[in-house]
Amino acid sequence: MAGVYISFSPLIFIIPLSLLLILYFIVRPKPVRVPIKNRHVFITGGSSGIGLALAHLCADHGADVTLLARNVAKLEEAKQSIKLATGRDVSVFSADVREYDAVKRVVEEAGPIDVLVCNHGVFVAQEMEEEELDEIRFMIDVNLMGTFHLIKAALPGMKKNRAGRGPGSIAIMSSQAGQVGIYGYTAYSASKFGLRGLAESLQQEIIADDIHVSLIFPPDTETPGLLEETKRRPQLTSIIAASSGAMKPDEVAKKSLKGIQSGTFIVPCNFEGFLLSVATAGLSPQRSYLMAFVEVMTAGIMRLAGLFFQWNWYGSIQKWHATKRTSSLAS
Ligand SMILES: NC(=O)C1=CN([C@@H]2O[C@H](COP(=O)(O)OP(=O)(O)OC[C@H]3O[C@@H](n4cnc5c(N)ncnc54)[C@H](OP(=O)(O)O)[C@@H]3O)[C@@H](O)[C@H]2O)C=CC1
Ligand SMILES: CCCCCCCCCCCCCCCC(=O)[C@@H](N)CO
Repeated sequence: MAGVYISFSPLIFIIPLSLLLILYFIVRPKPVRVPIKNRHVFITGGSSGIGLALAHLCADHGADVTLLARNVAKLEEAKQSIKLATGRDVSVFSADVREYDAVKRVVEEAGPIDVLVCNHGVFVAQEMEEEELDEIRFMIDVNLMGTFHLIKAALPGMKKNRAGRGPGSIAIMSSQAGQVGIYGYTAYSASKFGLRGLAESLQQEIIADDIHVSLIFPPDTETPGLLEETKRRPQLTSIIAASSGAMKPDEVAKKSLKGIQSGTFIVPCNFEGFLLSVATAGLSPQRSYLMAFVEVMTAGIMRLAGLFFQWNWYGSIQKWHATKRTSSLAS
């Protein structure tokens, strides 16, 4: 028996090491660094929450920041708070991402973009049966179509702007609800899952232009938007979302910027998000051979962990319906 162990033991090292070596050569796209200092960073939804935190951070890193949102007063407030905190002037533009012509005008006026952050987003959590079609359409229009409008308007300028200026980036704010469907998020999840299809395809189309796509997946984040959402979101949505805790906008902004700078395609924001990203890696591009190694080595166990999460969530749903039934019997 001892002989068997001795003759097989080198395999324990040889197999993973050769896997690492293979992955080192095959991961695509190749690693990249996207600079931020002195570059034009254009952030939609930059007047509130995660976008505002990211705008502060980018200005702090010496970027020329432009913000786009609808409400002029909130934009002005954001401009002043960034000037006060960093001493830098930011340009602000009011437009609705649902209106392509308006978006195009702003993008032309703002000048060529190096880093485009599509962060604007709206979210109302509601069971599909209770939700009006108009509200469903609203989320798809703003979150998904709005992002198409923005990229379509900005891409020609971004491509032209590359020569001699180094790599560019298109970052898209998804959500952990864009990696796994969650009770109450049929419309929102559909819009965010849609962004993943957009991003995976787009990366193949623009890699030759030296533009790199990052998809960011935050958990619940303490923003004005979340405060509004929680006023009416179903209890089960909150229970299931709580599996991933909550973050501060500043923390999400830091993770986002790191992801953008390293050209990372899938950008998780917390530990649960890291697990979720490995469990839902699918066929997404991976630049890091170490992350690719983790994905390959842990695929089976991550599926198991995911099944445990589903077991727990379906347990909560069952319990919730049971208590609803007993309380309606009692009344
Ligand atoms: N907070 C959270 O729990 C999480 C948020 N996210 C995502 O992060 C992003 C930002 O969220 P958060 O910071 O919470 O949101 P907030 O509601 O705090 O801010 C949203 C921003 O988007 C702008 N915006 C909304 N609709 C439009 C529109 N039609 N045209 C142009 N701008 C628009 C808003 O400005 P104005 O209203 O003036 O237009 C505001 O600047 C969203 O994409 C969201 O889905 C992802 C995971 C968790
Ligand atoms: C191996 C598997 C690990 C799994 C961990 C899973 C945890 C998933 C929790 C999903 C939370 C979704 C929050 C959406 C927040 C959001 O977008 C809204 N607040 C609207 O802004």
